[in-house]
Amino acid sequence: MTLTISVPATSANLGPGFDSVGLAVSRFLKIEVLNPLEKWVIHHDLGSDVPSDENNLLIQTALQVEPNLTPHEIKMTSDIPLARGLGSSSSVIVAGIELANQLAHLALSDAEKLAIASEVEGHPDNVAPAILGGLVIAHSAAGETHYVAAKMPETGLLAFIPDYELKTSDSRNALPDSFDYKASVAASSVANVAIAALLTGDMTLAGQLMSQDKFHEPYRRHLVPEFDRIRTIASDKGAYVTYLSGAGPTVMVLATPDKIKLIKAALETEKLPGQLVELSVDTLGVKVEN
Ligand SMILES: Nc1ncnc2c1ncn2[C@@H]1O[C@H](COP(=O)(O)OP(=O)(O)OP(=O)(O)O)[C@@H](O)[C@H]1O
Ligand SMILES: N[C@@H](CCO)C(=O)O
Repeated sequence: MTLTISVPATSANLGPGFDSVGLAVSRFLKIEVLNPLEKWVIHHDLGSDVPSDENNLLIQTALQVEPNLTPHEIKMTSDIPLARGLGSSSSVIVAGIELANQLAHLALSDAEKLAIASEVEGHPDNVAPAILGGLVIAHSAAGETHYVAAKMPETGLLAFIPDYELKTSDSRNALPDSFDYKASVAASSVANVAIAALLTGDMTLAGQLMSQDKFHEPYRRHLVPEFDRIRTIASDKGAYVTYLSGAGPTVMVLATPDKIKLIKAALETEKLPGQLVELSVDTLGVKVEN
């Protein structure tokens, strides 16, 4: 049987959990490892900007883990849109680590995969749920990584995925270089209660605090002109929260499944430039079939 690796999309930050909190969701990158070849060849339909040889981030990452891998022909498919705030780069980084793990029989633990992935991506919030599934709170600094993998409380998810891209690097350029001491204490107290509420299953309280992010949304919302309108409509219909997914531009709404239907119907009448997609939580993370 063909070696197949699948990795979920991820929605990072969840409001104030900037760079440390993420949720795995139901879109997937899949790679099928075909024949050994002289050189790496990646067959994909993700556009001419995505390399089809060893320069692809998949192979770059795999070779960083194990430089002596035998090149293969690989088929890559993905319904995770690129540069939209749904963890496309993390999905391919996690797939690359798993590719090296499988081809070189490294038997990496989840913690080892997370340490490598955080190093490559620069922060653990997308790569952690991509590896582990579900909701993950993670910290990574100076080569040390700590995480808590948790069950996301019951909620429906509605993503507005704009037609336009927003590269993480550009969205990070909108953030301030420094943050006042008192402001950081206030911002982290919001984050602390939001995470505690998520971990105790209180979506109503979690939503209230997730809506009060002070770390990134105030600096980025102007990059996503649809954000305020979506938040107003979703809030009027009783959503728990509307937040900027990862670095944006995807806007995520969390609400009970019946309210998600109402919110989706209301947003459809707005004719916003993008897709409205109902998602669910992925609880498995990276999967390997052999
Ligand atoms: N399947 C893939 N193969 C190779 N490179 C990819 C693939 N998917 C994404 N990338 C690379 O990652 C870039 C997008 O990464 P970026 O961090 O800007 O956005 P994102 O990961 O989709 O969003 P976010 O990090 O906010 O959730 C693409 O422009 C491309 O260079
Ligand atoms: N935490 C990251 C996620 C995107 O990589 C950010 O918001 O920039």
